Amino acid sequence: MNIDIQAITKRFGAYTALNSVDLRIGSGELVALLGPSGSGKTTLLRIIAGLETPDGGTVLFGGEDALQRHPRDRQVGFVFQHYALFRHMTVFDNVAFGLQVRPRSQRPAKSVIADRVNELLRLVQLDKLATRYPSQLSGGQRQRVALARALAIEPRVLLLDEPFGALDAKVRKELRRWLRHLHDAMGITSVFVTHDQEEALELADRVVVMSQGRIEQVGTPTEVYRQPATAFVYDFLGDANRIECRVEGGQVRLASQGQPLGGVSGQAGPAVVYVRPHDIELQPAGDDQATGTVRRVYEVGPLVRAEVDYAGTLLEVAVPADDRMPFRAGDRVRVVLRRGLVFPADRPDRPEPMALVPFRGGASGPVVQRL
Ligand SMILES: Nc1ncnc2c1ncn2[C@@H]1O[C@H](COP(=O)(O)OP(=O)(O)OP(=O)(O)O)[C@@H](O)[C@H]1O
Repeated sequence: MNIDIQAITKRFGAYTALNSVDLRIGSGELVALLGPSGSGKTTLLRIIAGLETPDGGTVLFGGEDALQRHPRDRQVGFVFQHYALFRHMTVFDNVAFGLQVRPRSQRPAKSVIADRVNELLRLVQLDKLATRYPSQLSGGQRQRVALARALAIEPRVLLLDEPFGALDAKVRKELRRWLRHLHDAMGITSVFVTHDQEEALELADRVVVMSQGRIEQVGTPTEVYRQPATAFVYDFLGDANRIECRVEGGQVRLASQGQPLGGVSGQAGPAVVYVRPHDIELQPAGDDQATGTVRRVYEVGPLVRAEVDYAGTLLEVAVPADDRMPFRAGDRVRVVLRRGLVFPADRPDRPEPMALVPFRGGASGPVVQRL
């Protein structure tokens, strides 16, 4: 079942929560809606579910207008962050609920319901806990019951709103992997909301990055991470250093004091360079301009991080903990940007970002490598 979202707009009073959003979700895809708090993810999901009515635009399920249909008739399975299981019902009865409340004419026979529920409980690996009550389950187990319950009605579309949000990091990771397997086994078109970039990148076939009621970019996890369309996407998808700069004569220079950062083929003007901490290299200080001062070195699990003051801009640098970090606070170092993206400032038409071409050798030396 593919889903077509066309020019969806939603206002709450004077506030525009969704601003003409277009999105096509292919049949059997697992899509993540990713964005910061308030970007409109949940509102979009609720509109797809039929729990919210848009002010403008269309939602098509398999080419048919879904907005004309009552949520009950959309055949949508919904899983919320806070597993709203029925506390007075066993696991089995919770999963069976959606089938048992169907009108008599559409309700499967008791034995058919029992078979389906048992099959789903096996799938979510809870068949041994069928007679327990929600209060006797862990958070992760409750969330798996919620999923089994959503799947029991054989939905055409599965919608999940921060399904693992309330769980601790380890359980989240386990459930993620498990949801991916489940999705691959069942192939139901699925959309999940998250503000956790790792969750989106790890789990989804495609990631929809949202900001302020708009879609910034849609792409595979690799595309949005490696070829971010906007500075927002770059920044949101991982640790990033943001450096104010200007482009002139094929070079990118620090805006503050003019130190060269790399080469670039693009128009002159103010710009911002984005660089990941692991794409900055520190070398023994040379006698060129590209020199900074190490302010702090500290270890965080698998990484050694350093903060470097580079002409007034504080840069965060990361190297694997098993690589030696030969510098300490107070050392003078040469800063080499190995990779980065240059986003022209003050261009309303959002042109393509430019790849930073790193210098090798002296900071004013030749450009040797094109990314
Ligand atoms: N019923 C409502 N009435 C008024 N404003 C609302 C309502 N629902 C959502 N909003 C506003 O619309 C915007 C988008 O909300 P939405 O819940 O879609 O964001 P989100 O990206 O899912 O955020 P979060 O990650 O915090 O859940 C927010 O600014 C929110 O305050």
